Formats: sequence, structure tokens, C-alpha cells
Amino acid sequence: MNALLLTPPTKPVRATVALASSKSESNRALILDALTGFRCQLDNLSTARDTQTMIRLLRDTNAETADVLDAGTTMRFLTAYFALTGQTKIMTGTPRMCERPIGLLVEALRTLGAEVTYLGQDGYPPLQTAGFQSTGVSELSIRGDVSSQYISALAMLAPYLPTGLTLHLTGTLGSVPYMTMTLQQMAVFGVTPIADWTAQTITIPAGTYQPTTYAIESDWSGASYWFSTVALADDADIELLGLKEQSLQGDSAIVDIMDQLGVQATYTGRGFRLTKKNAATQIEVDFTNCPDLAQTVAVCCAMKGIPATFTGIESLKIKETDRVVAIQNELRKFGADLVEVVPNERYEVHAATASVNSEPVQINTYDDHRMAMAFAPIAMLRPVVIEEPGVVAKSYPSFWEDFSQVSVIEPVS
Ligand SMILES: O=C(O)C1=C[C@@H](OP(=O)(O)O)[C@@H](O)[C@H](O)C1
Ligand SMILES: C=C(OP(=O)(O)O)C(=O)O
Repeated sequence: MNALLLTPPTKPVRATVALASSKSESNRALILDALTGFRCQLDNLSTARDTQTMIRLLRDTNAETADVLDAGTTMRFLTAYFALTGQTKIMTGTPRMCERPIGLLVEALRTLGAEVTYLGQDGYPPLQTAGFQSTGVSELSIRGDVSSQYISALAMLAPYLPTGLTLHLTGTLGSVPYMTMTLQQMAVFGVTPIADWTAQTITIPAGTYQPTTYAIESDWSGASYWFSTVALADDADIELLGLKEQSLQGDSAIVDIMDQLGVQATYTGRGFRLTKKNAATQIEVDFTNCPDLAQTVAVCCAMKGIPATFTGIESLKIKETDRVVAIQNELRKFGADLVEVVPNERYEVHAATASVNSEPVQINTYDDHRMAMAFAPIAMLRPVVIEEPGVVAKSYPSFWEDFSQVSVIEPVS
């Protein structure tokens, strides 16, 4: 087995980290650029595999098949792109990707006039797009409580429909900042949608994106592991480069969450400096709008011994793995847990009980980059072995190189 042993620092933690840039912002910018005929200048595109896959698949116009691997945004955004631009393409991905639902998006694309056929199980990839003939539909309803990626995908393509599109979102909305990010990026590229979050409608006018220059910000989801590192270390001072004071990314919510877990974040003009402060004795967090932070915060609370109540984590079950189960399995190795107290609604994080100076604990990563990165900060307290560490390539390929600034890392078999 391929694994890394991470051991606790022997001196105060000091680091300056050039974070990976946001794969979410990058993947939107790439779709918008493609719709201008690739005439934009995109700066600081992410090195994340999800973004590199998007670049490759957009360029490879003659290929019959687009294999997105495990990239959710790439699957959802490209399905809408190929379907509504009338291209014939087989969309597929890893076995897990073929278990992640796409039925709501396909239904919407068919309503608009796209020909989409499932090649395996209905509602899931693989599928084939094969032409577009507008039905003239200019309004549709879609659930907003499964994945915001379906809505972002439709919104980005909507200006190219004959009369634009009004989306009526039903149910309790999740991941709203990701939709806002989409709409704000569309506006930068020259088409401005109007969202009414109370009425749960988004109106996108017909139009065309204009060539522009766009610079991608560093990734706040990737920043979260550094906040947790500071929260768990005895003495830490870390600067994260490339983050903006006002971000498009909802995961910048990590600043307020970690403020309660003992991390002071101060804007430096080129990013954020993280230092230590007093922590709360218990916390309550709703992850509806920032689901990718749940693993980071669960591990941090458990290891700091701060009891926490979590809501808004239902969508974790349909991500790279069932993240609720994965967190539970791995936290239990430390005597901690994530306990479902109200089914599908409310969870409690129970603190770790395992003593700190014992043998390394082996962490399974479930083909999920965030499992590897969320559990790594435990190395501030005790040795851990992270299995299949290469999973980080999905969003943050240089994570281990960066983490070697704060922990001794050695390969083990
Ligand atoms: O649009 C995006 O870039 C994303 C939206 C979120 O997914 P859901 O909308 O499925 O929650 C998030 O978890 C994912 O990592 C990236
Ligand atoms: C859920 C994630 O990504 P995606 O849905 O794009 O695969 C993630 O990066 O945590």
C-alpha cells in the first residue's frame, strides 16, 4: 500500500503557503471561455486534476468520449455544454462518478431540447449527448436541494438559448454560494443574470459572453486544512497566499468557523495570516452552504475536544464517497465520532479519547481528497499514516509538498 507517515512538529509551526487556485472558479471560467470561442485570457488556472481534465476535454473536440474521472463539476458542466451546443459526446467517469446522480440535470436538458441517452442506469452516467433542437421552453423548475452544480451548469449555458431561461428552484436550497459564484462570473464575462433568492428564481437573459481577462483566486476549501493545522498546533503562525478579503467562494466561511476553534485570520494584502487565539467550548455549524468544509471541521473539533453540532451535511453522502460514513469510520479510530442524532438532519461530533502519544493511526482515504487533507492536521498532535495520499491531486496537487513545511513526512508501505 502507498501511504505517508506524518509526524508532529518538534518546533513552532511557521509556514508561508502558496495555495492551489480554486477548481470551482477555474472550471466555470473554462466553460465561459469555451463559449467565447476560447478568446479569453484566464490567469492562475488551477493545477487541480479536475481543472486539468476540464481543459483537456474542452480541447479534445474530436474525441468520442469525455472521461471526467472523479470530477463532479466537470461532469455536470460539460454535460450541459455538449448537450446544449448540440455536440455528440459520451460522458463517463470513475465507478464512483457513475454512482453520483445526474438525472435532474438530464431531465432539464431534455426539456430544453437536448437529446441525451443513458448508457447504463437511468439517472446516472455514463450517458450520451447527441444534438439539440430548441423546444422554445424558457422557464423550468428544478430541485435546488440535491446539487447546485446542475443549476450552475444550466445557468452558464442559458444565454445561448433563443430567449434565455428562468429557473425556478424548489426545495431547501443548498450550496447557494456556488450558484452566486456562477452568476457573478457570468456577469464578468458579459451576461448578467438576476437572482431572487427569496422567490428562489434565477433569470438569465439571452446573450453572448465577451472575451475578457479573468484571474482565479486561491482555493478557500484548500485553505481550510491550514486553519485546522493552526487550531491543532501548540504554537503556529502561517500565511496563506492568494486569498482575497472579499471572495466569491462560500468556503471563506472557514474564517468565522475557525474563529470559534481558536484561529485568528488577518488579511495581509496578499492573503491571510493565521495565528492562535482562545477557542469556544462548543460550537454549532450549518454546512448547507459550505459542504466541503464539514470534514475539516469535524476532525478539528474531535481532536481539540470541542463538542459540536452539525446540520446541513446530507449532500455529503453523494460526493466522492459517502463522507458521513467515511468521517465516522476514521474518527472512531481516535475514540471520537460523528453521531446522527436526528436522522438526516442533525449530527454531533464527539471528542477523541485516544491518548496522544501512541502508535500512528492509519487513515483510510476512500478515493476522497478531502479525507486525506482533513485528517492530515492531526499530525500536529500525534503521528498519523495517510493511505493513498495521491488522492489530493483532485483539488490540491501540491498539498504534501506544502504540508512538509509543518510536519515530517515519510513514505511507508
Ligand atoms: O459548483 C461547484 O464548484 C461545487 C459545488 C458543490 O457541490 P454541490 O452543489 O453538489 O453541493 C461542492 O461540494 C463542490 O466541491 C464544488
Ligand atoms: C465534492 C467535490 O467536488 P465535485 O463534486 O466537483 O467532484 C469536492 O471537491 O469536495
